[in-house]
Amino acid sequence: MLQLIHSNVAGRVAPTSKGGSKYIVTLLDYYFRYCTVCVYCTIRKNSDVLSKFTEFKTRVENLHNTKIATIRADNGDEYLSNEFKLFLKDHDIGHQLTIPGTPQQNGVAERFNQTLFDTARCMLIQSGLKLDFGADAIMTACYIRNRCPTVNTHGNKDGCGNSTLISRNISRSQLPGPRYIETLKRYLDTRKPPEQIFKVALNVAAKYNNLVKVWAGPYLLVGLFNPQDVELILGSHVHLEKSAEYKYFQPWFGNGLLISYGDIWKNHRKMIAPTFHMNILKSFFPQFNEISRKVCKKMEREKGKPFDCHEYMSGVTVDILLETVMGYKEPRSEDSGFEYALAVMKMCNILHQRSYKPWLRFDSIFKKTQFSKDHDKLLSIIHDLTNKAVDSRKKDHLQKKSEIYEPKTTPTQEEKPKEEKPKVELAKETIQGYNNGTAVRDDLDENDENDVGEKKRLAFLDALTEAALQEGVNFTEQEVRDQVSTIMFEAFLDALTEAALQEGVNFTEQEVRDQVSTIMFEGHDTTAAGSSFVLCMLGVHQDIQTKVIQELDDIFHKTDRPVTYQDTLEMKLLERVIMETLRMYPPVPIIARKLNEDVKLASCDYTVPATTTVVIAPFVLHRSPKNFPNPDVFNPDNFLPEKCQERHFYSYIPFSAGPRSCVGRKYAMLKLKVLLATILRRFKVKSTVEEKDFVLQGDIILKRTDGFMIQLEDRQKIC
Ligand code: HEM
Repeated sequence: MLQLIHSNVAGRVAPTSKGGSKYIVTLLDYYFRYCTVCVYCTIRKNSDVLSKFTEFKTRVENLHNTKIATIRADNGDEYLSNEFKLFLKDHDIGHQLTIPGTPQQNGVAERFNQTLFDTARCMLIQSGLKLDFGADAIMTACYIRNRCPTVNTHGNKDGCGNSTLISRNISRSQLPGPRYIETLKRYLDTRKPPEQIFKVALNVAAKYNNLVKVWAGPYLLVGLFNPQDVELILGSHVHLEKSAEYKYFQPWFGNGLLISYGDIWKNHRKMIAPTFHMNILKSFFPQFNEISRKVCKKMEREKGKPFDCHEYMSGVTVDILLETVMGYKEPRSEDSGFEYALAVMKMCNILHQRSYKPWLRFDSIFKKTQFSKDHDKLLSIIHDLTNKAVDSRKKDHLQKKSEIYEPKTTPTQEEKPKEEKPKVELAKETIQGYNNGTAVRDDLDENDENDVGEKKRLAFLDALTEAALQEGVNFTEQEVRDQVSTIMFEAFLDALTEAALQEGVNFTEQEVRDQVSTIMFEGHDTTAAGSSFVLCMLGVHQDIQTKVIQELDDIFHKTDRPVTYQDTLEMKLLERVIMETLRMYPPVPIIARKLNEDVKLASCDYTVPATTTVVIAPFVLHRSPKNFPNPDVFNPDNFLPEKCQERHFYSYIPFSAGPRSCVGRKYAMLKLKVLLATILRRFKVKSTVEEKDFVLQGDIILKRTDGFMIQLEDRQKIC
């Protein structure tokens, strides 16, 4: 290392950079092919090159604790000046000059300059940025090139110039994957539309067995496809940190549950998980029913013609979230839910592009693009709705607190109800349907089992009844339920608001807003995609739809009564249809974690080094013939209890699994059942597109770019 430095001056570059620079100097280490400096000179003066070389020398020598031995350059004036020669002599550095007219002798630097210019040009053309950004594009190209694997002089294909950034262990681990140059080509071919990128990724995954290594610019990504290996990551309490790509969500989610880490995540998770207690979820049924009926009424106008049901599903899932989890009941325009959902979709598109277009990773470049302006506009639409929900709930909470808490002291032990539903029974009820039928429990199940929420709720319910009796106020059952669901049940937002208002609790007001933004996103876009895919699949598989409708008719006997919690337990086939749809079309197609320690895989003899980004793709895992026979065939019987027992728990993970699994999974399943049952009691669904023609886009949330086209026909009127 530093035995031989290749150098070259290139330019003049037109147009000049914003700072007036016209030339670049490259200084390239022969051993690692690492270009440490890539600068512009203000004017082509010999002293410019010397001063850049001096800076470079001091830095690399300090960094690597060794001396530069030789520099090789062409016969340019800047390398022939007395100043330069004297400097080399003083520092005992050999000076190799190429024979005039033979740039091949300095080919390493000449070729590297060409690579930088080509890469920068591609970036400028693809991003649509003006040529003024040439300097920034060249700097970016150099940054990326430095972090890509290269064939160094020792034939080590995995070797990477930047030994300080990427562990040399990587080369030793010899993980299987496409050739680095192939990856680079794919990675830089960013003109491909997002649905093509998804296809490319699936094709790469299909060629490998248990794992694949892919270089994405500076990052080593390792995709794991074996459930045993997936369990090592998702089931662990060590690898809880999300990968670097999640940082683009920061302005949106702040320290929200999805992206936070360490103690913040741990404390917040402990606080939020109980707010999704099954008993709280049961109290949401009136809203589930009412809003599902409303959307059926709205969809009436689409009867008899093909339409994109995702727009309706997005609107309805936002409305349900606002009125249940957020307890936000203030009047809103009919389309406000859809406007919010649309803003979220556009935002996801921008964030997805940031993850696969390397230049957009840099804030300095991103901020100068149209994407950034759109990003800020969309963020204000999104935050506007979440702020309204938080402010309204806070006001409500304080008001109701002063009305109800004041006349009553904490109930005594004797006031607590004598009979409670056996806790284990309650937990079983919920585990079966939503946990893949196997007995792997997480904190959500523990909450239901230990039922902290219920104890609290009953105490509060006692307090409410007591207060009503004492003051001679007659609460109707509905009024009690309203109070209970808004204040006493401590729905999500209440719990957070209360926490933020109490001193010494770990939530600041900003953190409450962050959590609300997170839940609003995670809670609506996933279920909107899930419900839309279910409608499309039932539209394609008419025979299965007929059976689901029969099941619903057996439960409801063609009456128009609302769906109850008990009904949802009887919707066995609908549940299997939902689970099978989430298998074939998991709304979250990719989960990524940063490894905090080396991981020795269980399925094969490889070790994945610490700091690697591990990519777990439910989409790939769920379509493995090893986990599901005939994986591309829609078969709800894959989720018959006996079939579930046969499989590894981590072979089906639409809601992720382990300590960072989805906190909203039970909520999501209940909401999906009520919504879909209401639609299927009212309409017969047909798909206007065959399943093989679905065009999938797997960015943050799995979507169909061709639209979720279905057609509705009348069944019976229930709303
Ligand atoms: C069909 C619907 C849903 C699916 C498929 C789904 C899937 C997932 C997945 C795969 C994760 C892990 C993501 C990762 O690690 O990158 C996750 C996390 C999360 N989900 Fe869901 N989700 C759904 C519905 C919901 C709902 C309705 C809510 C809330 C109302 C919700 C709230 C969350 C939160 C807060 C996290 C972060 C948990 C943590 O990191 O501790 N999700 N979800």
